[in-house]
Amino acid sequence: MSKPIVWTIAGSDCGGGAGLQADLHTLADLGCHGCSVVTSVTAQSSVEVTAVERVGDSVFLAQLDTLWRDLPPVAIKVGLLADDVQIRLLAEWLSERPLKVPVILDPVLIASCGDRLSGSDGADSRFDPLLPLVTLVTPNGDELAALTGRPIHCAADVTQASRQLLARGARAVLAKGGHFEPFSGRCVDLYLDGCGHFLLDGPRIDTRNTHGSGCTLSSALAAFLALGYPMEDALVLTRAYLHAGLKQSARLGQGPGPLARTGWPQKFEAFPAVPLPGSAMEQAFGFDGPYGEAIVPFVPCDTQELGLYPVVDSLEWLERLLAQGVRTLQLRIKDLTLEQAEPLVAKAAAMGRRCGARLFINDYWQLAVKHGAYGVHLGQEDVVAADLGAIAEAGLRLGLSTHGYFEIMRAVALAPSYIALGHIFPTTTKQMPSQPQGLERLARYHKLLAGRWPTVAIGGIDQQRASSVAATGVGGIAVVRAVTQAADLTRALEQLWSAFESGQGAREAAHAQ
Ligand SMILES: Cc1ncc(COP(=O)(O)OP(=O)(O)O)c(N)n1
Ligand SMILES: Cc1ncsc1CCOP(=O)(O)O
Ligand SMILES: [Mg+2]
Repeated sequence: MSKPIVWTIAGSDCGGGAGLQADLHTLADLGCHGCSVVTSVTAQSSVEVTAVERVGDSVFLAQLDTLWRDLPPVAIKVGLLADDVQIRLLAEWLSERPLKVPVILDPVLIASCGDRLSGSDGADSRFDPLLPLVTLVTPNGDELAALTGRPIHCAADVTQASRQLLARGARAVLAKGGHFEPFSGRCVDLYLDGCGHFLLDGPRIDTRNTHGSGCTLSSALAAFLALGYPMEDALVLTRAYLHAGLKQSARLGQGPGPLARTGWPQKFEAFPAVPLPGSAMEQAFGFDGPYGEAIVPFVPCDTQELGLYPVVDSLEWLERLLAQGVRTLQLRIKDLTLEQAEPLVAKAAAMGRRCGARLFINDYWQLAVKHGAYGVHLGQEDVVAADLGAIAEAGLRLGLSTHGYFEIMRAVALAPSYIALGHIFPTTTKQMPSQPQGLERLARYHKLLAGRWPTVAIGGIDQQRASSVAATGVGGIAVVRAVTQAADLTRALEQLWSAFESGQGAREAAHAQ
């Protein structure tokens, strides 16, 4: 398969630690083809910058036009722009093209001519022409202060300044926490757009070798977007990539060394936490939310491997499946009132107990608690409305739906009993707002969580696909139609069980890591 093309529009760092050299290293490391539009040439090493010279306007535009004709990008990263003329030229060039690709702007504030383009309020307005044209702007604390003319003293200042950039036309802001430490030992980034916000929190890595970290961040983000990840997942992956690169960075010259290029992020420890709305960190940034600090971990499932997991909508189906020996199942009924659902949930819970089965109730968590089901399954929207404390205190297990890296890390913050990963293949059972994840991503998600949380794959899994799903190592396979539309239920279950067994080796390998 051909590699996605990503452009970096940036300055050259002959030392190779920052600028377009850092970008090209990053893009290659993450499986993209990098094209570079040089804005300026800098003479620099790890200890000094001795010269900066902008390229002429015609060669700047010629690079853009030439690439556009033959190598159109899937994503663009913009780094050092030499001056306001270059910023204006790029803004015009972008606005004249039918570009429908993400553009990440790292607002580097060194200008070759040394000028500062401040408005009367002290805000540096040089990037204003670009703000509405880019998908995301990624200032660090110093840049945020300079761009807005507001000193940043605390987390709430970060939120206010980011809002100011939105009001000035930015579509989204990632306020990076690398240069600013309101929480001791932590590095917390704020993402904010017109629809909402989230924080990404991780330990601060104790190293001097941070040369080019902003360049690496923005180019890694462009790469993950080019590879088809939605913004929130791409940001989580980018943080994990930065963490690993900083951890393994090494000095090369006399000054701060560059980040290491460590390939696809895999280690759970590298991934950022997503603080829950209402946590102390969220409050410090000025946001309220439904969760307090004390999330009680949910009772674990009695196994890491939930195995074959049919999801059905009637007591008749539960009865048939229990009679066939199925021991993990879910009652998923829709559109009934609590009163209408109650007798069904009560009977289902009793049937599950009688057979020693893991019977999960979808959505109707109050009834599951009241009637002592084995567990509850909730989606991303359901979880906000549910009383998680009541479910945990009642000793019920909690399964959570996720649809990518961001939701996985948010689910982790809730310490559930298992994490469902979906939808893997296209499904007609439910209208899904997200794209099918596919087997490669499923394998990555499972590897990330293996040994920490039981995993369940769901969506479009049938007898033919079950073996390849099992080969990812995932510990549970949830199915609707593969069971409810089977011509011969006994045979369908045998095929699904045997496919699950075939994944034993992969599961052992994932757990051993
Ligand atoms: C095992 C399992 N995984 C995912 C889902 C989907 O749950 P949710 O996102 O809450 O959507 P609905 O099922 O309520 O439509 C599930 N039910 N089970
Ligand atoms: C409820 C649900 N959540 C994600 S996919 C899905 C439906 C899975 O059904 P099927 O196994 O028939 O594709
Ligand atoms: Mg639900």
